[in-house]
Parts: sequence; C-alpha cells; structure tokens
Amino acid sequence: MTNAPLIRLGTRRSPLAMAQAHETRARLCAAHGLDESAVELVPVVAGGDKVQDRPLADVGGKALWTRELDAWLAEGKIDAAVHSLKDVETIRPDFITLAAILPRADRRDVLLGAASIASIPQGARLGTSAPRRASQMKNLRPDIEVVLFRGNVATRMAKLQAGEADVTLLAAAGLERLGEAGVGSVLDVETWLPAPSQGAIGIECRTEDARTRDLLTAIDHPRTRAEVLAERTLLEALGGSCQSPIGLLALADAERIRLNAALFSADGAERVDGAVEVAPGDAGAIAAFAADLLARATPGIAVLFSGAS
Ligand SMILES: NCc1[nH]cc(CCC(=O)O)c1CC(=O)O
Repeated sequence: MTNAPLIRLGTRRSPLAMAQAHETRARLCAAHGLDESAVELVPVVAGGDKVQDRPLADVGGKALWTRELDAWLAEGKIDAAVHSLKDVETIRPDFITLAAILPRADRRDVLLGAASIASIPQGARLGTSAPRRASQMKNLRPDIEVVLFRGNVATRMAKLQAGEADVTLLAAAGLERLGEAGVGSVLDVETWLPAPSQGAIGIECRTEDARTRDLLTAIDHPRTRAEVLAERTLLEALGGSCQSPIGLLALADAERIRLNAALFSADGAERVDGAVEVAPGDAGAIAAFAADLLARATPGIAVLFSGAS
C-alpha cells in the first residue's frame, strides 16, 4: 500500500515553474525530515501559458498566472501553490495566505546579446514583453527599438538565437534555476532596477488550513519576506501591477528596509526616481513614499499609476 502524500503542491508546468516546485519540495523535505514521496507535485495549466502571441497587458483579465491554481486550492485538489511572486497580484483573495517565501535568488536582470547597455549597437532591437524592461531601456537608450518577445525562458533565448531581436533581458534567478547561470551580462542594480518581487518564490495555501501553514512556515525566510512585502506594499500603494513600468529594490537589514524606486512613462522618455528608509512593517511610511513619487509624476507616468484605491 502506498502512503498518501503529506502535502500536494500545485505548480505551473513551464520548466521554470517545475524547477521552483522541485526547490520547494527539497526545502520542505529537508526542514521536516520527509521522504520525497511525502510531497506530491501537481502540474496545472495556467491561463497565461495559453497565450503566446500578444503582450500580456493586452490579453485582459487579471490573475493570468494564478486563476487556475487559486481554483485548485479552493476546491481542495492541492494543499499549496508555488509561484514566482513577481507574477502574483498584490491583492489576493482572503481565503489564500502567503505562508512561505523562500530565500531570494539573484534579483538582477541579465542582458543577452551585448556585454553592457552602453555597448548595444545603435538602433538595435530589444526583444521583451515586459513594460518595465521596455521603458527602462528606452529611458537609457532612446535609439533602441522594442519588439514583442513572449514565451518561456527557453523560447525567448531561441528567438534571440534566431535573430528575432539583437538583445533580450531575462531574470538571473530564472536562468539560474534552469541551469543557465553564467550566460549574458548581469546588470548591476545601481544602473538597472529589477521588478518588484523578482527572484522570490512564494508558496500559498488556504488560510484555514493550519496544518499546511505550519509545514510551510518552517521554510519561510524572514529577510526575503521583509523585502518582498515592502516592494509589494509600495507597488500596491502606487496602484501598479506586474505590467507597470516600475523598477523597485528593497534591501533589508535587521532594523531598516531601504527602498529604491523608478517609475517610467510607457515610451521611457519620462522617469521619476525616489529612495526611502522605513522600519519593517511600516506601511504608513511606504504609503507616504508612494504619495511623494506620485506627486512628482509627470503626465506620461501619472496616467499609468492610479494610486491606492
Ligand atoms: N515574467 C516571467 C517570469 N516570472 C519570473 C521569472 C524569473 C524568476 C523570478 O524572477 O523569480 C520570469 C522570467 C523572466 O522574467 O526572465
């Protein structure tokens, strides 16, 4: 007779999502002294995976990456769901709790196809579908043309190889998790801001499911949680989403969290920068920082950020 698994972990099916699910399983097994068979991986097809030919911002409807996993959680088909937190909306249903955030991987972006932003040839084509990457590049290099690049990490690398663009940008964390660490040029956070939550894996469960929550609490990483929650609180206070042209970086030590932010207009011509230091959990200070950024926003930026509603 086989034993029922202790916990069923829902995940998307992409190679990156599966790698993140395997990392989660390994951490759960190590924390609780479990055999691999105690943690069952349950792959689910997410809505965003079905659309490959349009920018996600145009597909409409929110929760492109979370809807299916949320439904499976609600129906009890899985006990927990593993996500790239970068792709998860800041406002989540009450029945769901973000029970664990794993230690953050490299949060920086990697440039493929050129050694640095300065050395990209004049008028080159950047393949990306991320408004943050497109607008930040146009801000630094107005001569560069942006072409639509969708699909998973391997697809985008293949499109670059095939010459559909001259350069592309990918998350170092994703490349690392896929065994591709070392390709391209890592962009320093002083010159290039990553996305809110980039490099962080979050595991959600049903709020009422105390047993699963306890299992997950053991693999939570408090410093990553402090940084990621600060970034997500700021994103929410700005009325932004994972499709907003915003670069964000929180760095936490034991007492303080330093936040750097840059907001862009869609064409990259406008930019507002800000930095602040807050105490962990001080949502009021983050809201004040958001209000300051919005007060300084030029028209092309203001139109993209609605502020907290
Ligand atoms: N938008 C897709 C996505 N979501 C999370 C990652 C990478 C892993 C991470 O940031 O945690 C990626 C790929 C990329 O942006 O290159």
